[in-house]
Amino acid sequence: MISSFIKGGEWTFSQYSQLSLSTISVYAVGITLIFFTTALLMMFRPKKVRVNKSNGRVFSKDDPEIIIIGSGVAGSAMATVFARDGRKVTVIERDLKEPDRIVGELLQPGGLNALIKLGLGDCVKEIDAHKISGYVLHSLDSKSEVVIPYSVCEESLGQKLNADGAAFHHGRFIMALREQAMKEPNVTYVEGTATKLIEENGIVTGVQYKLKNEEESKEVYAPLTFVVDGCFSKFRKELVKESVKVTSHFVGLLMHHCPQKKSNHAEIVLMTPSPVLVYQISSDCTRVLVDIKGVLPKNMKEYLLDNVCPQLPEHIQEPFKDGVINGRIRSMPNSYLPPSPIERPGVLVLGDAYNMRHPLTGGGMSVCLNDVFIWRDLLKTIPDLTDYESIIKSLRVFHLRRKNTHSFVVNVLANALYELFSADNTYLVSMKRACLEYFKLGGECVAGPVSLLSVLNPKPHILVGHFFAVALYAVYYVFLSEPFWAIHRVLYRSFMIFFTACTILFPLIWAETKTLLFT
Ligand SMILES: Cc1cc2nc3c(=O)[nH]c(=O)nc-3n(C[C@H](O)[C@H](O)[C@H](O)COP(=O)(O)OP(=O)(O)OC[C@H]3O[C@@H](n4cnc5c(N)ncnc54)[C@H](O)[C@@H]3O)c2cc1C
Repeated sequence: MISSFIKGGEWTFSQYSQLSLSTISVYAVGITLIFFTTALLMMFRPKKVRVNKSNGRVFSKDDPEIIIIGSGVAGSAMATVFARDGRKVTVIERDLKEPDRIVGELLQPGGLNALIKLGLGDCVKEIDAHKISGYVLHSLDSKSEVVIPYSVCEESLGQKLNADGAAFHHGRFIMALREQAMKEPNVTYVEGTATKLIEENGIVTGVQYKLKNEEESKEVYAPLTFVVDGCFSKFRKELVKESVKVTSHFVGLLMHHCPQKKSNHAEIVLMTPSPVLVYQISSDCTRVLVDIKGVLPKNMKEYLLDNVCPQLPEHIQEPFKDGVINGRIRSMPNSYLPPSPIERPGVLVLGDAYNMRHPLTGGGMSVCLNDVFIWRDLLKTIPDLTDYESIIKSLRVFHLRRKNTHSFVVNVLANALYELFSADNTYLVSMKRACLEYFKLGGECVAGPVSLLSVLNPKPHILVGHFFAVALYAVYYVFLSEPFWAIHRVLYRSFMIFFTACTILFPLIWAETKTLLFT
């Protein structure tokens, strides 16, 4: 195994010449410039948004206090908890039928804990959800696998955290969340499509919408509107500065009666060119998500049967073939949208409309639910929601709190791990192999990374530490792979591995932290 690792990382003169001195200098100058610009921006930060309360509209007693656009994961959870806190809420959802999608089916333990803290734990109880206790990571290169069980770290033991996650049919979960919201007497549901944010004197005061199957536009007014209309958000463009980048696609299908390598464990198959995810979502259904970079193949069935199936572990191959031939194949874009500051009085954006990461680590719903938890806490201290200054102040607290408690780690981990697992250059391939070997070391080398993946202990410094530890481990293998006299090659390859690690991690860290500098 080690020899194959060494062969894979073989060094050639042409690679040596790939790095010109100018490239290094450009990066060095770039990093220095970023530091100086950041310092300058901190010194000359723009004046904060000032809102004169008297500018705003006078709301009537019949108006809701909060309008929520979209009743998916975030919107439905939000409607229930705000209503339970005594707010009058109107939810506008374009389709109240059970959604049938290939997204949001694995809830990490950190997301499940947030759901329980929001008082919505029952939503996963009667939907034939499947308990998830960890992952099995399959490597095709070394024909080996590593079991990565979830565990609650010592630091979190006192908090009585639940250490398991749950997988389910997305539609059933959404319907359970909506049912909870509809039970609340001060929640009004409107089945219709939000078409426009109504703005008066620079403040968003309401929403224009069309009822389902009707052409006439209607209006509803409230001091605060939450835009949570998901990954294809209509309103994002006018509210969020960052733009969405599609990294790849997940092609999804269902397998029936598929055996598991280890019961209650999701599986990640590290295949070429990019990974495949497999997890059971009910007593007889297992979801498989195949990552495809670039343009989707024209004949998808043929691609899945000829290119993907032979690379899958044996126990999955037959159910996979059956799923491809007899089932429905669907695809979804895997998007990246870093968080950005939004300071528009009267409106807040949350969920996928605000922030997205690669779904490889199944972290999206955990981010949504933890964000809802923070906003619930913050809004409790603002009785009058026309107090826009207080809401904008809370928004800054929100950015900081979410970064420290979950979003930084979920976002950076998902994208960094995806880069690693879909490695397409020598140095990344070395890191990918080292990553698997690192997990095989066990102990903290598994417990640390899994505490991030599960969102049970999502501390930024743990993420950065383990990422560079993997890079260091890759360097260790470089030392093993080269003869003593080839020290120049060892140094070059080691440098390139660290350099590649930095080019992955630093832009992601910057994308997460700049929100704090500009708010
Ligand atoms: C392929 C894929 C797989 C994923 N797998 C996982 C996973 O396993 N685990 C995980 O945690 N996350 C996963 N995610 C991410 C997760 O699905 C999202 O983070 C989560 O669903 C976001 O919730 P949301 O409430 O923001 O949006 P959504 O749940 O998408 O809800 C948006 C709602 O808004 C409604 N809406 C949209 N426009 C309007 C309008 N104009 N008017 C009224 N209503 C409107 C929609 O009908 C919908 O009900 C995955 C994502 C992808 C792409």
